[in-house]
Formats: sequence, structure tokens, C-alpha cells
Amino acid sequence: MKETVYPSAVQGRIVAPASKSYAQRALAAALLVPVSDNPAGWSELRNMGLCNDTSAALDAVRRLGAEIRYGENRGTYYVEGGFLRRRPQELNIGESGLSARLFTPLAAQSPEPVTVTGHGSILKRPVASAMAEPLRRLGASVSFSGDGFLPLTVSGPLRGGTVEVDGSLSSQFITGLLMASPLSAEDTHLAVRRPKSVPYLAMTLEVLHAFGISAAHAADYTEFVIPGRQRYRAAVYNIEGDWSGASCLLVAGAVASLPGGEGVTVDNLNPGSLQADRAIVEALTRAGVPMDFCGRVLTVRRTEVLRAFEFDATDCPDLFPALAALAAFCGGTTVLRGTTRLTHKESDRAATIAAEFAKLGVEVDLSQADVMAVRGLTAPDGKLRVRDTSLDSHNDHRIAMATAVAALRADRAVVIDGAEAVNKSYPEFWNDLKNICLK
Ligand SMILES: O=C(O)C1=C[C@@H](OP(=O)(O)O)[C@@H](O)[C@H](O)C1
Ligand SMILES: C=C(OP(=O)(O)O)C(=O)O
Repeated sequence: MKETVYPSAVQGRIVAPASKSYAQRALAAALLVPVSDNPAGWSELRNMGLCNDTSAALDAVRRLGAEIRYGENRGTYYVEGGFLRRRPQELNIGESGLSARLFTPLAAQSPEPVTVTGHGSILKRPVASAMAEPLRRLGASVSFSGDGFLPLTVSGPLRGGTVEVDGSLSSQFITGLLMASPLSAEDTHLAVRRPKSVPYLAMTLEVLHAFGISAAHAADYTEFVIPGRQRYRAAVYNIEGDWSGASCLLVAGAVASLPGGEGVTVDNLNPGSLQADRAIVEALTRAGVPMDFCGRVLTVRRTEVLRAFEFDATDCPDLFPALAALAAFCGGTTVLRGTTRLTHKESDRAATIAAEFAKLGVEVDLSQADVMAVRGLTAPDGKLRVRDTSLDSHNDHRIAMATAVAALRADRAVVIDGAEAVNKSYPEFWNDLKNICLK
């Protein structure tokens, strides 16, 4: 699908989509509640949205034994646990990196083999090899093709024990082990080397706590102790609005709203959230963007002069595309650190940011290790000089959203191919963007 983005000012109010990171965790936790729990193991998940990644997790929990009912209020789902009440031979986790790494350790609690597979970009992301050895050490059998990719087949159960995990590529498998290990017969000790994306681990611990699970951890997230034989408890759980999806709209307000105008307002954002991508507020502050927080409502306005800034996005890698869009309009060269984290996302994200922003006339330099240097706009009319109007999302939702936002201030319309990629996290993105465009 192609979307045309016309140069336009933006103004208006949007409700942030539901966080897919929280939704996937909460669905997994609700699945693990025993059916005998009172009242009957039903959890209530509120404000959940159905983007592709959350739908994939919903399908996985259903296949692993959960019953799902739709509440009368939009976004409310009732989930009755009953883990392994059904014994699937296969789980298809769609394109979700988190579901791949979260449901594999859960599937490894099954005594019968379960094959975890997916489609699209996830089949090109090396998720399998990093999980195999730790799962074997914890007592599971694991087989996969050997090249590091899905599908992979696991059987268990995990018995617990001590295991070392490399956290430098991704935090998601550690999230999976944290969620699966409370069911093991023995305690699990995780020693994590070079943990990255650590706010996502704090989010996992928060969800575990809400569902009655305890786990101790070192302050720097290098060690976890998860007692075995714990019981998940049913919970009423509210899925927060998504700072990741909101980040692009906030940047749209900062770079493309009317100078001196009302700006862009995003509702449903928890100012005290543990989400990694709440860090967009810090980046906007460094760039000099005027902002007002009122409860859960954040308004971003445009100022005449945005300044280049330095920002380390190692622990909030999903912000890079939105940060590049912001930096494109800042005076000077913005230095973003942490590009090493981007190689195995839906696309090789540093490279795709450089390629697609170059079409918009923005110079992105990746020559220094772990650094993305974005040269801000110099044209006196404040518009990007488009070099090629045919943009490509590379099937990466965050590239589609960030290039669309930057294109609001281009000197001509551009066409983004693969625009449907936004369905992975934010299916309403194009509607929301159109609703705030003034022409
Ligand atoms: O746990 C999560 O919900 C996520 C963790 C991060 O991945 P990594 O830990 O692989 O960086 C992030 O990029 C991803 O979009 C969602
Ligand atoms: C990388 C992402 O997600 P995941 O790893 O869960 O596929 C993302 O949403 O940008």
C-alpha cells in the first residue's frame, strides 16, 4: 500500500494507541493464571488495542490454553488462564520480536514439542540462536535449523537453575525467561551480560508484580532470582498508552505545527511511565521544544529555533526514527548514540533511516561506530529539499511513521511504499496523521 504525504502544518488532539509491549506481557501473564484461581482465573485487560503484534500474542495465548472474551467497553478483554489446557504443535508469532522471545520460553514449559515460527521480517532476525543454549541449560530440548533463525522447536519443562544470558542484542528473551521461570520446579538465577533496553525489563517486572509474581534483581539488571513454583494471580490490568507510537506525533507537533499555534496534543500518556520511549520528552527538551503536561495529556508546540542535541538511545532503540525526524529540523548536527542496537530490528534501522532520509534531503552520517549524526536543515525557507519522492518503509513501521512526519515539512509531496507496515504497532497512524493535518 502507498500513502502520499503532502506538505502540511499539523494541529489537534490524538489519543495515543495502546502499548503493544505492555499488551503482550499482560496477555502472557493472564494466560499463566491457573484456572482454579478465584474468580475462575479471569483477568481483565483494559484499553488494549489490536495491532498486529498484539493480535499475534492474543492468538498465541489462545493456542496455549487461554479463553478470551470481549468486554462491552472498547479495548476490554477478559482472559481466563489455563496454560497448556491446549497443547499446540505450532505457535505463529507473526512479525513480533517480543512474542518470539517471550513465547519460546513459555512453550519450553510444555512437555510436548512446540514449534515457534512467524512470518515476514521476523524470519530474517536472528532470534533463535541466542535462546537455544540458555533454554537447554534450564532443562529444555531445543532444535532449530542452525542458522539462528525461526522456526525453532522446544520442549520442556524448564526445571530452573543458574544460567548466563547475553543481554547485549536484546532484552526480550530475558523478559521471556522472567515470565516463564516462576512456573519452574526450582528457583532460576539469571546472570545477564551487558544488559541493554533495560527499561523494558522494568516493565516486565511491573507486570509480573501486578499478577502476583515476585522476582529479585540487582539494581543494574545484571542478576535476577526468580523463585520457582509461584502462582500467577488474576488481575485487572490497564494497558498504558504507547510512548513509542506517540513519539512520532509529538515530533510532528514540534516540527510541523503552526508557529505560535495550538500545537499537537497527545492524550493517554502516563508521565510516570516505565516505558523506555518516554525518553522522547528528554530529547524534545534538549532540542528546545515547548511542552506542557497536564495529567495524562501532553501538548507539544513549535518554536522558531530548534537546536541540535546529543542523545544516547541505547536503551530506547525504537526512538531512533522519530529522533532522526526531529533532528532533521534542528540547527546544527545532532548526535544520536546507540545505533549498534538497530541492526536486527524490523529492518537494519540505522541503514534504512540513512537511505530514506537521504531521499528527503537529510544527511545522516553513520561513519562513526555506534553513532548516527543527523545534519539539520539549512534551507532559509525551512523546508526539506526532496531528492527522490519515492520512499520505502522497508516493511518497518517506525520508518514509515518517521519519514511521514519529516515529509510534512518537505518542499513537495512524497509517496511512501509499504505504508501498511504501521499495522505492526499503530494501525490508526495514517488516520490520526490525516486528522491533524490542516490541509
Ligand atoms: O520488550 C519489549 O517490549 C521491546 C524491547 C525492545 O527490544 P530489544 O530488547 O530487542 O531492544 C524494543 O526495541 C521492542 O520494540 C519492544
Ligand atoms: C523492534 C520492534 O518490535 P519487536 O522487536 O517486538 O518486533 C519495534 O516495535 O520497533
